[in-house]
Amino acid sequence: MKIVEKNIEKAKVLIDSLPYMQEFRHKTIVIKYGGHAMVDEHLKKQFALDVILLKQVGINPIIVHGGGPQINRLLDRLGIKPSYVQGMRVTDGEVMDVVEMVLVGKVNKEIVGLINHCGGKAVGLSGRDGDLVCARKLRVSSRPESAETGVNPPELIDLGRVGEVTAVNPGVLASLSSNDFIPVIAPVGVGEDGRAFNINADLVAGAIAGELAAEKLILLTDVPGVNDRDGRLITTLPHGELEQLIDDGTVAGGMIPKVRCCVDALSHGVSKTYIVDGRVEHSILLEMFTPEGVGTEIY
Ligand SMILES: Nc1ncnc2c1ncn2[C@@H]1O[C@H](COP(=O)(O)OP(=O)(O)O)[C@@H](O)[C@H]1O
Ligand SMILES: CC(=O)N[C@@H](CCC(=O)OP(=O)(O)O)C(=O)O
Repeated sequence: MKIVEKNIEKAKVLIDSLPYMQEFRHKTIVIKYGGHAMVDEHLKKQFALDVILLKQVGINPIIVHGGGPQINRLLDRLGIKPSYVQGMRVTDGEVMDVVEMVLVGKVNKEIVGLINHCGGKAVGLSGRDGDLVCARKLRVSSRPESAETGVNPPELIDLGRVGEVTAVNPGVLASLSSNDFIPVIAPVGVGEDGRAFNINADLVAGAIAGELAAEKLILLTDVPGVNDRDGRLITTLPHGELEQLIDDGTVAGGMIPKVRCCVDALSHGVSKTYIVDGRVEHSILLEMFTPEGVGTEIY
């Protein structure tokens, strides 16, 4: 293909994106960047460029990141074995210190550094900054072994410093966004006593998206989306079917907080929620600027 023809193709791609750029101009898009999606340097850079492009065309991206595997790597070096209940890390005081060090001190700064290095303007913060994410202790109960016989009724499980969001104070986000900064948020919340809570990053992203009544919530992870029992991708999933999929074990582990936070965000006025494969190059742009989109939409 001649160079002019190639360039005409490129111009067509831009024009195809125009209706989406117009539709989403000035709208808020909350993107959750999961620890498992931070695969290699190339993909991380493509993520940063996607976010910068959104900002450049007048869309307001807000990043909430995870870092579960990164926390586990440091725990491993310290000889501490991670443990999870229903997709949540059991977090005693010592683990809480590690969680905050890794999420706020390392992963957050790496993402901010990368976006800025690629030409964007990112500012990193945790949920403790400006009381952005207020939290209380999360109470989790075991599932009943048998609803029919009533044996082994649910018991409360103590997850330590694991929190759930009680309030989002978005003031700090508004001042950053209005000054053209891209906020990058680590999922550590603040309790009433001023101490830190470890909160699943999906839940923080969902709560922030809900508070801002965002246009979209996009959760980037390491699978193509939500799979059915046979491992096939479900492209659209009504929220009413989710609890059944959790009960029969189709949706398990880290996928549970993801689907729950989508439902929560929808009920708080978010227009659309998606679970998308962050290992696919430019998955954010594919979701935002193509008619087919990618991943699973929960509606
Ligand atoms: N029905 C399902 N479809 C897809 N993934 C699922 C499903 N049920 C459980 N999972 C698991 O959920 C994981 C994603 O959650 P998680 O590991 O917490 O990712 P992240 O770090 O991106 O938040 C997948 O890697 C997969 O192993
Ligand atoms: C309570 C809880 O589980 N918190 C998570 C917070 C980080 C996170 O959610 O990271 P990913 O999105 O990469 O899984 C954790 O400690 O791993």
